[in-house]
Amino acid sequence: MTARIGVVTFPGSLDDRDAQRAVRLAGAEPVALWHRDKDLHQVDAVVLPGGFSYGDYLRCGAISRFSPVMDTIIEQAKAGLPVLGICNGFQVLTESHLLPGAMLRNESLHFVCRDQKLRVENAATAWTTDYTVGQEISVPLKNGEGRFTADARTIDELEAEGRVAFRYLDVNPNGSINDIAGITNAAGNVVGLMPHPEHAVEPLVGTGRTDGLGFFTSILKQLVSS
Ligand SMILES: NC(=O)CC[C@H](N)C(=O)O
Repeated sequence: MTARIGVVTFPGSLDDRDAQRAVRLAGAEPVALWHRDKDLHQVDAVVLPGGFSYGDYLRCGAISRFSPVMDTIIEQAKAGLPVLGICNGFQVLTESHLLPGAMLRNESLHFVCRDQKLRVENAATAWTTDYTVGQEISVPLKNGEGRFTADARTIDELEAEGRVAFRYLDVNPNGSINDIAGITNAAGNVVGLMPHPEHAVEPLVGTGRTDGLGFFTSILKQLVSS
């Protein structure tokens, strides 16, 4: 049976279609989930896409976190549902407390848009098994509020438990603590990162690199084998 991966659309989501396309290219079936809908339509995993949900008012992701769909996602993620938050989706995950920490405005106070090199630090999460630890990948990055921060104890815990999943290489584009680009929860089913793997899945576009496809093939393998 084909794995079904839900992609949530909030008002202001921008990258939901690209996320659906990445899911399809990996070989899974994308399922559109609407923010007002509590029902997840029996999907096997969920992607929270990038964008500007609720116009980034208050803080990015702060309003989306209270969407009906998030009530169900929070409950099911705690029970093991794989969830990937990309950029604005990562912001929603920290606002939802499915992942620790918070996002501040970029240190430069400017919106940053670039191809970003990353180092894979954890290849054991539900979304990263098709990578290897130490692998260097390049995917687009585009955000204004991407500076990951947390209290010292949380950072120590993330580092000690190997829960920093991705780190910025060459350039730290936003001033994130310890060059953190993405993290995972302790169980490894919830992963969030600021750069956009769904924009690097086809050789015909962008830099021609497909370094982001591994997120979607990783989850597919995990779903098929479970
Ligand atoms: N690309 C995005 O998802 C943008 C995220 C968010 N709105 C920001 O600017 O930080």
